[in-house]
Amino acid sequence: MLITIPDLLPPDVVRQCRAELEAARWTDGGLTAGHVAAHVKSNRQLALDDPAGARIGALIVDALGRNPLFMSAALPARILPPRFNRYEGGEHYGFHIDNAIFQVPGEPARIRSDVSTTVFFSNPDEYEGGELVIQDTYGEQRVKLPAGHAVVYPGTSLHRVDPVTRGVRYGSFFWTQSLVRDDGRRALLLDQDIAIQRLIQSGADAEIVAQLTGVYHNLLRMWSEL
Ligand SMILES: O=C(O)CCC(=O)C(=O)O
Ligand SMILES: [Fe+2]
Repeated sequence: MLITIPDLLPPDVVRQCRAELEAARWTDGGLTAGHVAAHVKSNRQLALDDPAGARIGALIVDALGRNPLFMSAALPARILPPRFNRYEGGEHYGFHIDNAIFQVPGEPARIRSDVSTTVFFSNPDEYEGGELVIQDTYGEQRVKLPAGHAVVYPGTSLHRVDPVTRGVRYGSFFWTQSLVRDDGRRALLLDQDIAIQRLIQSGADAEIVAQLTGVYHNLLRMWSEL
């Protein structure tokens, strides 16, 4: 399931983050790629301990926690601290699948990358190319969103970033371990949650809403891992 989250960050926050990203120290992104991905990766990234990245990352994680669509779609158990990249002058990231397990920096814990997210920090008219192309069951989805918007997609999917041939594409990318590992089950739970919200808005009988809400929680109880 591929979900777009509009306005995750408001324009004033995006402007402040952009200024910090433009002034930050960027390093070769190939250095953090796995053996296979290193061959197809050409971009730049912030160091994992960069203070600007840590500040903006905390803003992102905070905004995710207050976003009902992200919470309902990703059902997060743990979010890896957000990372940051930039592409320009033909830089790109060829087709790959992300690592399944990531070490949480500075902690013994590891997370499973059930859900991938990109938050855009450049507007589409600022650069040419740079689409995030995600293969799903319906074919290729080409994603290029306004700054402050995010896309959430299954960690299991093959994806790439097309070459940026004009301007600069700034973004944040990170992984979430979900309470529900399987993307199909998460999609069913999201559908049911949205349907229940719509029933409530339409003034439906409270007993029916309670019954369906009970089904939601019982499915979550059956499928969740803590
Ligand atoms: O830049 C992006 O939107 C995605 C980056 C990516 O796929 C990765 O770093 O694994
Ligand atoms: Fe990736």
